[in-house]
Amino acid sequence: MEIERRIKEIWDGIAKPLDGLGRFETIIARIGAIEGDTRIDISSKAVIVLCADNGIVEEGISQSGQEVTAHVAESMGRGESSVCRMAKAAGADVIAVDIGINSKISGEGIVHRKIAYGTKNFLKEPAMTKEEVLQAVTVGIELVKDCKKRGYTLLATGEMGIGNTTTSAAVTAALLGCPAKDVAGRGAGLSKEGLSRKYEVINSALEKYQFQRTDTRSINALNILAAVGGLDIAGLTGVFIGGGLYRVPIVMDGSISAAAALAAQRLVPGIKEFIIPSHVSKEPAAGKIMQELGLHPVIDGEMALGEGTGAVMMFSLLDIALSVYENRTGFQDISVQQYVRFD
Ligand SMILES: O=C(O)c1ccc[n+]([C@@H]2O[C@H](COP(=O)([O-])O)[C@@H](O)[C@H]2O)c1
Ligand SMILES: Cc1cc2nc[nH]c2cc1C
Repeated sequence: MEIERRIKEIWDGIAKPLDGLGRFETIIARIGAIEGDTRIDISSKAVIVLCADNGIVEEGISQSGQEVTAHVAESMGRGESSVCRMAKAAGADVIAVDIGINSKISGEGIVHRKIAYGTKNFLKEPAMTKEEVLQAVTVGIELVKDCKKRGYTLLATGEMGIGNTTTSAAVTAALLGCPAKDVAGRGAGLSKEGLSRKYEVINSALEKYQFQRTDTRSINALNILAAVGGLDIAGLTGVFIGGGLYRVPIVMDGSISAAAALAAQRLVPGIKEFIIPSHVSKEPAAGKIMQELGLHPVIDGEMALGEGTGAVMMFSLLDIALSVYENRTGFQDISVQQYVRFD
C-alpha cells in the first residue's frame, strides 16, 4: 500500500491532469506494489497458454471438433497462431503448454505437461478426478516459478481448447450461483440452436452436481473444477496462485482465464490483488466475473479469441503508459505549479 501511494505521488508530479492516465496509473502502481519497488520492471514478458481438450465437446456445444485444439496448439508451437503474431509485435514470448490435449503433440515449441488425454464428458461423469485438478493447479504454480527463475517480470494467461467456453461458463455459473444464460455465449462462433444446447448442457450439469445453490461460497472450488472444469482452467487457477506466491503480476485474458481467476480467489482469498485485468471478453461470463472480483479491464473490444490475445494487447498498453512514468516530465520542467488534489 505504501509503495502504491508513493507511485501515485510520482504520477501526480508528472505534468498532466491529475489521474490523467486513469486506471493505467492505478495499474502501474499495483504492479509496483507486487514487485515491491517504485521502479517498475515489465521489461521481460511472456504469455502462458495452456492447451487442453474437453470431453463435453461430444454434446455438440462447439462449432469445432476436438482435433482443432491440437492443430492450433501445434501452430502456436511454430509461432504462427494469433497470439504469436501479437506477442511478436508486443515484444513478448509465448509459452505454449500441452496440459491435456487428447492426442500426442509433436513438434518444437511446446512445453509438455500433459496430465490426461482430455477430460471426461461432464454430463456423464465428473470431468476430472480431484487428483488431476490438484496436478493441474500444481503445473500452473510451477510454470510461474520457472518463469520467475528465467527472469520474466510480467506474465499473462492464455488458453486453447475447443469447448472451453462451456466448461468455463459452467465453472462460473457454479461459483456465482447463476443460470447458464447469464454466463454462456457463442464461444468460437456457435449457432443459435447450438447456444440453446449449450445452456441445456450447463444447466443439467449444475443440477447433476447440485451446484444450483445460493450459498455457492460453501462449495469448494476444487470440487467445481473437478466436476465441470477443464485441465486448462485448473492450470490457470494455479498460474494465478503462483503470481501471488512468487510476486509476479499476472495479466488476465478473457472469459476462460477469468473463470480460473475467480476459482483462485475462492481458494486463496486476496489473490485477486496480484491480477491485472486486460479486456472484457464478449462471453457474458467475463463481465460478471469482473464485477464479482472488483476488477476494471481497460479494453472493451468484444474480443472472443482466447490464446491470451487480449492480455498481450494489454502488454503494449502498459509499456506505453510506463514510458510516461519512467521518463517523467515534471510540472517544474515546464514552469507550471503542480496541481492540487481536492479530495
Ligand atoms: O477468451 C475468451 O473469452 C474466448 C471467447 C470465445 C472463444 N475463445 C476461444 O475459442 C475456443 C473455445 O470456443 P468453443 O466455442 O469451442 O467453446 C477456445 O480455444 C478459446 O480460446 C475464447
Ligand atoms: C482456428 C481457431 C483458433 C483458436 N484460437 C483459440 N481458439 C480458437 C478456435 C479456433 C477454431
